[in-house]
Amino acid sequence: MKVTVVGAGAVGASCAEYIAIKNFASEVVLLDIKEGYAEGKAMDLMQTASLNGFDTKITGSTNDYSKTANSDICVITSGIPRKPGMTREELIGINAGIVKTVSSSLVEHSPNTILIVVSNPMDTMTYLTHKTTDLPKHRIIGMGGALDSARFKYRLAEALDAPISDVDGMVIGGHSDKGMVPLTSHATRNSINVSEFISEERLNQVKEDTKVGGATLTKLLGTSAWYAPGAAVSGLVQAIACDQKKMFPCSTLLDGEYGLSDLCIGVPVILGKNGIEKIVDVPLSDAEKAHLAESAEGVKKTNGLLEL
Ligand SMILES: NC(=O)c1ccc[n+]([C@@H]2O[C@H](COP(=O)([O-])OP(=O)(O)OC[C@H]3O[C@@H](n4cnc5c(N)ncnc54)[C@H](O)[C@@H]3O)[C@@H](O)[C@H]2O)c1
Ligand SMILES: O=C(O)C[C@H](O)C(=O)O
Repeated sequence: MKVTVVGAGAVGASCAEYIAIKNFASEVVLLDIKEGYAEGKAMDLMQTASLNGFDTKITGSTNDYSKTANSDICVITSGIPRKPGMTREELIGINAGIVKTVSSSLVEHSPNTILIVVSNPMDTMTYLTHKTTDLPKHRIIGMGGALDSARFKYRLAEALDAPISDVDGMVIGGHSDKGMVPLTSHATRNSINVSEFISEERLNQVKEDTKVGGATLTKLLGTSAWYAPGAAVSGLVQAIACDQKKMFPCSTLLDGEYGLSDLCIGVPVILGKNGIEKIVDVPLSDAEKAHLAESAEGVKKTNGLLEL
């Protein structure tokens, strides 16, 4: 199993580290445009192998796509992150050009690959990847919902004063400050709906804190987060590599599902060796349906800024 990660910055390196530590891939290639950077990150990570007990071989490359040839899975993290006060959508001007070039180069060298798009604004970059490459829709996956759901569970556990392993929940919709739709109607503690344990007001606070999860960290860190994003990507990569048939909310091209078409947005999917093997239709409350429709309008507005 060969995995390429483009962008050896904060998220790319974290993602490579988690993939290696989980020890399911034979090879991870890190590629970056900055001279020597990916090689340096790869060497540093390889020097953790004996300490962390993994055998995955990590190599680095400065923009040489021949090193990525025949990758089973490619992850795109290249692009600029936001600074405090910015929205993800403001990154489109620079990141669209980067994602376009990177996705074409990856597919040229790995025509059978599955692509995971991370660069922001992620839903629009996933849509752009469809427009740029000829890959079938089940082989292009946007990562956002897996991260947002992890943050939702963190906030739920905090509000319930419960261990995180007791809670479950999922966030669908656009990966943006306003577009995320935390599914409170399905959130549980040990199969009991969380509304049995906390007030509607507290649950609304959980929802709002989840939606601005990325912005909160960006304000604290001065740049956007990387540990949870890297771990979330590694979860998707593992589900595909190990054919786990796990359910994650991922950004995928919709064609009528959830009443939406011609956009990529987060919905629950089953991930296995073929990439997105199924889009799962879950019942939503009226408020969640309205919020998802509003979120889709936001994503379409951002897609409209693309020069296609
Ligand atoms: N979807 C998500 O949930 C999620 C989560 C976190 C970050 N992000 C996004 O991921 C992106 C990366 O974030 P980061 O914190 O790792 O940024 P970073 O600046 O630390 O790393 C980005 C790397 O991309 C490289 N790069 C730029 N242009 C390139 C090109 N053409 N080819 C190859 N490499 C190139 C840079 O040299 C840099 O090393 C940002 O757009 C950020 O908003 C998305
Ligand atoms: O918040 C960001 O800009 C980065 C990423 O999308 C995140 O949610 O951490």
